[in-house]
Amino acid sequence: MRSPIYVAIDTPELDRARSIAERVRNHVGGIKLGLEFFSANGRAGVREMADLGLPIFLDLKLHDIPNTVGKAIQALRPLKPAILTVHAAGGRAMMEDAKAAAPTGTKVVAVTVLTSLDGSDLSSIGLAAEPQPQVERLTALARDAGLDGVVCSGNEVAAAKAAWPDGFFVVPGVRPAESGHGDQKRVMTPRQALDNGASILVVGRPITQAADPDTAARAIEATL
Ligand SMILES: O=c1ccn([C@@H]2O[C@H](COP(=O)(O)O)[C@@H](O)[C@H]2O)c(=O)[nH]1
Repeated sequence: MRSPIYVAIDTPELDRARSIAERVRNHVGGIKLGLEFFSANGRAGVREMADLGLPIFLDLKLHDIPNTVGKAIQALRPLKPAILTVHAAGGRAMMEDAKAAAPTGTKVVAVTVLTSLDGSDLSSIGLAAEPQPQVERLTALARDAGLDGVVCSGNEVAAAKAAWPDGFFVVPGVRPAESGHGDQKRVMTPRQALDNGASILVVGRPITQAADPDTAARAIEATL
């Protein structure tokens, strides 16, 4: 069975991205490429990474008016990513247009509340301090808009899954017990996140910044 770990390769350097992916490929189920990689390397860079043979999760977190997001996804169609992200806060019409524009077979998932935000961050942008009700509200909106799933932290994934049993749940903010949190504020261990209902786990720096990414990925896989 394919590993549930998607390694977040956040670097602008194509050679470094390829080297990390080659080192960890036997211990991960896919590669997540985000804004940092895409801004530097564009569609051609994504194609080069896809040539390694692992599923590609294109984490661009699109958030704009429905027409703009739909057209942006049309431009990404030739890449046929396995997973693509938009922000649920863009609203139902935006998510509907995103799904309609995506290729068949691409899972479109909506970011609910970024894992880098805690209660005080949410208050500072005018939201209630408790993340879970916001995650549940946006999960219901994404489900009703016809998306495939959502992104949330391991703290909220059980509640999100209860509301959407056949949804696809992407959990970042994953940290092995001994790892630093960096800018992540709502974190969970890989094992606990899976037990809570994650469909896939996104793990970046604990693997990519390790002295030996291969060993780090293997150690995380061994805990699952
Ligand atoms: O809520 C979210 C949504 C996306 N991310 C992305 O996941 C990785 C996490 O990297 P780490 O190095 O393991 O912290 C990163 O690419 C984010 O853009 C997220 O962290 N939280």
